[in-house]
Amino acid sequence: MITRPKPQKNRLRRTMMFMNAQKPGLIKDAYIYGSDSIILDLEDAVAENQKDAARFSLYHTLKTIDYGDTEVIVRINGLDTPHWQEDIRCVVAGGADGIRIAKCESAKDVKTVEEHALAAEREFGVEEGRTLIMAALESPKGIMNAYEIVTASPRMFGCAISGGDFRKSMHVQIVKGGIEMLAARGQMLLAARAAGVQCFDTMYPNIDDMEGFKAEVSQNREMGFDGKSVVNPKQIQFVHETFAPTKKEIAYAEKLIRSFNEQVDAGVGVYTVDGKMVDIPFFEDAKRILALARACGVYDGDL
Ligand SMILES: CC(C)(COP(=O)(O)OP(=O)(O)OC[C@H]1O[C@@H](n2cnc3c(N)ncnc32)[C@H](O)[C@@H]1OP(=O)(O)O)[C@@H](O)C(=O)NCCC(=O)NCCSC(=O)C[C@@](O)(CC(=O)O)C(=O)O
Ligand SMILES: [Mg+2]
Repeated sequence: MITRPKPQKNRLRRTMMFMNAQKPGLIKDAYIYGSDSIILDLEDAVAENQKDAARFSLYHTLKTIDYGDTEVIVRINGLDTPHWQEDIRCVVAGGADGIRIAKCESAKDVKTVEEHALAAEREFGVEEGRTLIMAALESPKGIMNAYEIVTASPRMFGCAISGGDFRKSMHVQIVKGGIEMLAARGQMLLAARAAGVQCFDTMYPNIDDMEGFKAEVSQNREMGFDGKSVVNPKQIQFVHETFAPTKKEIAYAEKLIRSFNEQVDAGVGVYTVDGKMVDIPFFEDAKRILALARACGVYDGDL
């Protein structure tokens, strides 16, 4: 029987890879691809008449496969279906790290899932509060309510926009440059940062279009996302490379931090590094960059 370590709210989540919880060929060794998280899906990847079978498969997967450091999240069915309550019992009994609420639209949705997770933790003797929650925002209503959603529970670690359902609701298709989701992505990012939780972009469904995928990932990083949902192992490496600070960013951050400490000791608050003005927020951001670089395995310096 597998017992997983205590889930961490603030861990690295550059990639969260979806897979059908019922497909042994996908789930048996999913950790080998190196995504930071896997999402075992009980929702749209599973046909309606296979929901019980998928749950059965999920439970045995959670109990028998050692995913090691790879985080294990389960996407439960929407709260407007007859499946979600049993999904939550199965997630908690199996000892998954967290729940992804599909099509989350309100703080009430989050609180409902939280209540049922707590009841399941009591039922199965799992530490209370252990099971984390994230919200998938898949509709205009979900985006409009993003802040109340991400602040609804202490278990909440982040939110993700879901392009398939969201574009359907907005009557748009994927557009090169992402203008069709720009406002929604921005609104969700603001809500997540205001709440201090992580924020993830949607999956890119055209798995053979690596050029379009790379353009989207690059934009995700420029916008400030923490990571991205992915649907195929070949999408992982580029996301990890893109979200890791570059050598140039690391070198500049080190230089900034070292010089800032000296300047502060000398009573200086604002000055320039390589021709760029810096003061306290630049110093704090440089520390964030080095911490991210360390977590990504591209920095082992002493700062
Ligand atoms: C697309 C395809 C069928 C292609 O299969 P293919 O076999 O042609 O792929 P290949 O590249 O040939 O695979 C090479 C090797 O990798 C293995 N392999 C492939 N994919 C793997 C994987 N995901 N996990 C582990 N292993 C994997 C494979 O088994 C093989 O292993 P091996 O045979 O040993 O060589 C497959 O990828 C897949 O099923 N993806 C996940 C799809 C899914 O779950 N969708 C639902 C969630 S999204 C949604 O619902 C929308 C959303 O809700 C999203 C939101 O909320 O954000 C919204 O609204 O937007
Ligand atoms: Mg969806």
